[in-house]
Amino acid sequence: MALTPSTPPTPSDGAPAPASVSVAAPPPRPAPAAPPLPTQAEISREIAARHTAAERDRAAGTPAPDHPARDFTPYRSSTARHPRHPPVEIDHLADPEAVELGGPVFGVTDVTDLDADLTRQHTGEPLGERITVTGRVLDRTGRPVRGQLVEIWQANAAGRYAHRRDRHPAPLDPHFTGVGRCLTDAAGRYAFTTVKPGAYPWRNHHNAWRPAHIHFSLFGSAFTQRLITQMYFPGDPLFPYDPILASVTDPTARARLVATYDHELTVPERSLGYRWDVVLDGPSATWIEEGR
Ligand SMILES: O=C(O)c1ccc(O)c(O)c1
Repeated sequence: MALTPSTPPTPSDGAPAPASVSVAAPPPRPAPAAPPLPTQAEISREIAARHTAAERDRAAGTPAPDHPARDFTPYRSSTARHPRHPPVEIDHLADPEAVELGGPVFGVTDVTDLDADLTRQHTGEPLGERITVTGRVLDRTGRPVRGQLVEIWQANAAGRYAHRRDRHPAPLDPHFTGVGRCLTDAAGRYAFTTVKPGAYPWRNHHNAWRPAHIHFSLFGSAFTQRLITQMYFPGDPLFPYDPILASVTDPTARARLVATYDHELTVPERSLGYRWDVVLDGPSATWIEEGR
């Protein structure tokens, strides 16, 4: 009969042998409960307080500097996502490679007409309300900004982005990517054909929904000049609830982010027309969220 050792055998060098008994893994620890999301009422109270303070500063002639505050707490992630150090000055002469930051990185021949028609980028047509969005890119004196690369991205008509990180359980549209670009013409005009994006939920707070919007990027003439903003649709009932739009604390500047429905732009039997100008600078500037 084989002898069963009461202790595990030791290797010849005398070191203890690794335990041969398998030890049951401890039960997985439950994930810590996520803190409850703030309620809409809490977020709306914070927004109202920020708007009241901004109104007071405007009345006192000391308005906050241009563009949304980086720490607009009702837009919760805004507080964690911006640089905390002042920008680093780059001396172009001392660093020859830095000069590349000032050079254009695309050529006009890269952009084709198809890029501006988001309804024709696949074999079939996307679902949704077809729209034309057009307007001008202007400088602070109202002069057109020509040859400007304008890029857009947006959710589909059901409120879903064709992006792997979008988890909203609304249908993807196999005929819609939601990305477009064009160059402004001699009058500073851009134009896109697309479908009206749907509203979608995001987890900023309980029952948070973004109003329908299209993201815009204006490239400038160099990578370091890029400006990013969002265009909204008139009459959206979600405006009062949205902390991203509310981060623009001046109501007139907020209104400038909303396109105008224009029946002259509406194409019979085809698409509804919206007009939206982008002003790069000055007192009527379109507020931007990035690029400062
Ligand atoms: O910053 C964000 O988290 C965020 C979420 C949803 C949006 O529609 C958006 O434009 C930004």
